[in-house]
Order: sequence, then structure tokens, then C-alpha cells
Amino acid sequence: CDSCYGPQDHVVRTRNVYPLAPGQGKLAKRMQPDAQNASYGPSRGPLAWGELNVIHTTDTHGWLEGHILEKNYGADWGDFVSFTKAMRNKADMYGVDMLIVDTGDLHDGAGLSDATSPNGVLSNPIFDNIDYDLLTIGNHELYVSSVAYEHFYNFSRVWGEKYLTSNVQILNQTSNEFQYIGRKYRYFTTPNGLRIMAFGFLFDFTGNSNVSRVYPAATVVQQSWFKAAVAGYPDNCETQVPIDIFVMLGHNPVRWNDSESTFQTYYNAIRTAQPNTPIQVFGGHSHIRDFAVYDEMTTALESGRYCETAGWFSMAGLKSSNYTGATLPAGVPHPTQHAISSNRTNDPNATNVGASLTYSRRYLDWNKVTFEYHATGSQNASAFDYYKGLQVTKNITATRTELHLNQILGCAPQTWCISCAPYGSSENIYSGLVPEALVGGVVNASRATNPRFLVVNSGGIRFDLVQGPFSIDDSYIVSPFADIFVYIPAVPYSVASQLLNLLNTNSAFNGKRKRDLSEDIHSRNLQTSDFSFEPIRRDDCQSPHPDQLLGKRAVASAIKRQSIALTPGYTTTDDLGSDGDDTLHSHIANYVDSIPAFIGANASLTSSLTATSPVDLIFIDYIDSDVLPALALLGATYTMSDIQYYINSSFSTNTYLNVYAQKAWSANITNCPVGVGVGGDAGT
Ligand SMILES: O=c1ccn([C@@H]2O[C@H](COP(=O)(O)O)[C@@H](O)[C@H]2O)c(=O)[nH]1
Repeated sequence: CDSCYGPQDHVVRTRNVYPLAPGQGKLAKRMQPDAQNASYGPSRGPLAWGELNVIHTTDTHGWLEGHILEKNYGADWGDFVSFTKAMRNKADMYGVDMLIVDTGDLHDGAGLSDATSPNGVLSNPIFDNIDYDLLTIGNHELYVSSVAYEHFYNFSRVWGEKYLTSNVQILNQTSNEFQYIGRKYRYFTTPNGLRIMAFGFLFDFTGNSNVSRVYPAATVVQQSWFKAAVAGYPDNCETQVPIDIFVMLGHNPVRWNDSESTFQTYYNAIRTAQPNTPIQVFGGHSHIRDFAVYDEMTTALESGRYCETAGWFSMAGLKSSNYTGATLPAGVPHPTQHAISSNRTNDPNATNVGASLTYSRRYLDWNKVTFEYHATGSQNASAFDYYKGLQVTKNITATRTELHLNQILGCAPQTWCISCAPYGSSENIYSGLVPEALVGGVVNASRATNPRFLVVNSGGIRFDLVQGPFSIDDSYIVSPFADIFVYIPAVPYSVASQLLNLLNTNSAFNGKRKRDLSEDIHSRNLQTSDFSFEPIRRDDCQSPHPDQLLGKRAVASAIKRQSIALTPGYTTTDDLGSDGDDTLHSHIANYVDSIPAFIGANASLTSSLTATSPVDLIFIDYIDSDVLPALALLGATYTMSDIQYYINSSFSTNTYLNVYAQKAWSANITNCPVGVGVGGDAGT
């Protein structure tokens, strides 16, 4: 290993852990009152700073309270406010530019966003406390019309020119015409003079309600406003404006081979028109940490999900005649990696623009130890907490109380996870809990004696259910959608009994989960059984620490290295290598491939059914466009007029688990044991 960055014989077989103040996990308490701090923090030292630096969030899905039960992700939005404020101050101090960007999906995943009608009326104003420079819209802003209008009438007005919905329009109820929810593009100049043309593109989403319109990428790249903006002639500009860099946001996976990503189409259009201008992409939707290299001057960052990750991006070597800031800020590491790509090897128009560019990216775990370390270089809470951050923390606590999110519905006797155990096992939520909860929770008393078959999509379950007190908040965290239970009466048993298998084996049906679930392989889920840590191995050689490359502080850091037991968490490999995760973790097993798209339950009280016996076929309205064609394939033709509410028009996928919990988990409520290992740390 010596060849990487000098002799370090005394640290072989230890992990690279940077020293933090004693008692770090306990001193630095703010967050939500019931949350805990991480046991240890960043492993790779200070962040690299270039001319352009970006903090990226995506797919927050309402988790602004942080992960109350998971130590490693315990910071709340108030802590993030303090963090971003401190990082802005640092950017000013270093004389460089820093942007803060978000790539959408603000709801459907936690009580704070989903316990109100419409979703987001209380959480969006909390979200608005971050000083974002650019934002874009996600598909979860468009499923329900009232949520889409909340974004049109309120959210887009708060953010003005910064909210980019370049391919998403909504029906204006006053003019009766479609108009963009936000803006199509933003052309602006940073404090240090970088001239940026920015767009925000939702993937080709088709599940939106009928008040919005999503233009597919193939259409957008032909639209005249887009071509003009790319050419430097945005609306109303007669003379060409200079563009130092394109910033392309998208609620859109950064990996081109993700079946839902449309970034390649936009990239091709921009790159063809502007062969020598860097493009920087920030994506989302697939809930992973990822960094993709498109060409030597185009890279793309994706920063996870659910307030588990804050993405950090920096680049140096931008050749702008207008840039007045520092090129390599003093006293901090700088981006060192070139974007090496096979996409443009023989481009006759290629210049050496890309040759000067260097990049860095880091995925920060969403906890206060991490935020304080990077913001202040210590665990000094008083130096870190910004008054506005503290206010936001208090506001979240008050809002959670107002929404009764802490109200306990039952005491969950065990943990059921989405992917830590294979489908079929009793620890897996789809096999170990959902069928039983459907049978026990979805009951129309007047039809309860009829044979019943139930079907839901697996995508409706969004998170693990943890052993311990099961609160109203948890009910949104696990099953947030308000998809209504409907049914078709008197379906022949021979048909109903074949439906689930057909839905799960015929590729025409996917529960509206168009992306292959296996693409979530990088997702991190808690796992109580996965606490046998990986053998400790040195991997630092693959990617020298920036300090070590620069010859700074390396000696002091190396001498103080400690060996610690790693907690389970993200272990990411991307186009720049395996050094992106800011905190080292052990790998978590993932059986997501085993999960079917549809989950069923047979709630028939009798076992003596014949082929023609009538059964109540119960499903959710969200999948009626799968169920009706599948029934037709089975020779039973039904139409929408055959479908009725099973219980009432509001009994939904967010209701049945609560009903079941109150029935089945009433024991031990006052003394409910909490599962160990939440947040990847068996210790307290
Ligand atoms: O009403 C709904 C809406 C969505 N779903 C599920 O969610 C995914 C989309 O979530 P992403 O975070 O954008 O991937 C969709 O494919 C469905 O599986 C739902 O169940 N009900």
C-alpha cells in the first residue's frame, strides 16, 4: 500500500477513523427529542472544495424529522439548516461558489408530509427553510391533483425562478390553460461570476393525475424554447448570452441504463449543440447513491433518499473569463479526479476543456456528527447550531405533536424489513406481515363471511417496520399512500385464485413499478440480523484521501487512526470508485430481487371452494389498470363499473395497517420493547 501515498506500516489493518471529540454521540444533541445521534462520524476527512461546489438533496419524501429510530440518520431539517448555513459561510470564506439543489419528491413517506390534506401543507414550509438555489419537481408531486395544485399555487411562488419544471405543466383553473408549474429554465450568474443555464426535467412519468402534463424528453428536445435556451438565446434575448456551465436537475435516475432515465436524451441534445461546455447533472428518483460520468466534462450525482444522504459535489478547472473567485481555495482539499469516459473518445469537435476539469463527490450520512464535523471541524454544538436551525427543529417537534404523530397504535412484536431477508421468510414484510395485516385489517363486517381474496402492489410499502411502539408516524413511514380498497363481488374462485400468479409472472403487469426493483440494490435497510461485521480490510489504497495527496495533515491523521467496529450502512461504488461514502460502514445484505410486484392474501374462512364459488376480489384502485386486463386474460371480463368501494371511499393502504396494529398488537403497549440495531448500531 505504500505506493499510494507513502509508508504507513503502523496503520495496516486498521480503519481510517478521524478523531472526534469525546462523547461525540451524546454531546451534540439537538435533532428531535426522541432521536439519537450517530455513534461515529466521517471516515474520509474534510471535503474537497473547488470553484463550484454543490450540496444536493433528493427524494426527501417528508423525512424532515430525520430517522427517529436510526442513529445514523438522526439529524432533522433544523440541523440541515444549520449545516447549509455554515457551508455557505465557508464558501464565502474560501471565495468560491456554492449551490444548494433539490431534485424533488417531497411527500409520500412520513407523517409530517402525509398526515395533512393535501400532503405537504405543513411540511413544505419547513422544507422551505433551506436556502436552495435550484429545485425541481418529482412524480410524487403529481399523483394527486390537490398536491399538484399546492405546488403550483404555493410552493412555486415561494421559490419563483429557482423552481424548474422544464417539462411539467398544470391546468390553470382560472385561465383553463396549461402552464408550467415552475419555470422552464434559469439563467443566472453566481456571486463569483459563473454563468449558469439550468433546467429541471422529470422522467417520462405517466402516472400523474389529469390536471398535469409531463412532456417526454423526446418532445422537449424538439421544443423551440429548449433549443434556443441551449444555444444561449433564452426567451426574449436577442443577443446570445454566455454559458459557462449547464446545470441539469432532474427527478430522473443518473444511470442511463435505468429504464426510467431520460437524461441521455437531454445530454445528447445539449452536447450536440454545445460540444465544449461542461454540463453538471443532479438526479434522483431511484433512491440510490450514484455518480456517473457522461463525458470528460459531464458528470451526474444522485444523492439517495429519505434524508439519509446529503450529496456533496465539487469541481475545479472551469475556464470562465467571468469567474472572479478562488481557483483552488487555500487550506482545504481540492477535487482531484478527472471524468474518464468512453462516450466521446473520437469526437472531432472535442477540445481540451475537459482536460482541465477535476471532480469530487461525497455522500454524507444524515446525522449531526457528520454535519458538525464538516461544518465546524468539531463536535462543538454551540458553534454549529444556527438560530434558524434551532427554530426549525422546534417547529418540527411542534408540528409532529399537532399531527399526533407520536400517538401509539400498538406494540410491534418484531421487525419486518423490506429487503434484509428474502421474500418468503417471516422477517420479510411482504411475506411475514402484509398478508396477515390485509386479512386482519381489511374487513367489511357486512361481507366478512364471504370468501375474500386480496391483492395489493408491493411498491405501496415504503420502509421497514421496526419492533417497538408503532405510531401514527410509523404507519405513514411504512405504508403512506391513500390507495383505496375496492372490490368486484362474486368473482369465480377459479379466476380469483389464479390472479396473483398471473400478475406476478406476466411482464405486462408491474404494479406501476416500471423500474426494476433490483435497481434499488444500493438501498440501505436496517437489519437486525446483520450485525456480524465484515472482516476489516484496508481499502484506502484504491482512493487516496485528498489530504494524503496534498501532503497535508496526513501524518497527524494517520497516527491517530483507531480501529472500530463498523456499523451497517451504505457501501457505494460509482464511476469514481468506492471512496464516495463519507462514513465507512459494513455492507448490508439485500434480497430485493426476491420481492414480487404484487402481494396477495386469501382470507376465505372456508376451504371447500369449488371453481364456480363466488369470492370477493379485493384490490386497490391504484392497480385497477393491472387487475382488469389480467382478469380478462383469465377469461373474466369486467369493467370499471363492476368495481365498488370495499369498505368506504376513504379506507386505504394507509388505514389497514393501523386497524390491524390496534387489533393485533395491543399487548405490552405501556412497556413495549424496542428492537435493537436500528440505525445500524446495536449499542445505545
Ligand atoms: O398511489 C401510489 C403511488 C405510488 N405508489 C408506488 O410508489 C412508486 C413510485 O415511487 P418512487 O419513489 O417514485 O419510486 C410506484 O411505482 C408505486 O410502486 C403506490 O403504491 N401508490
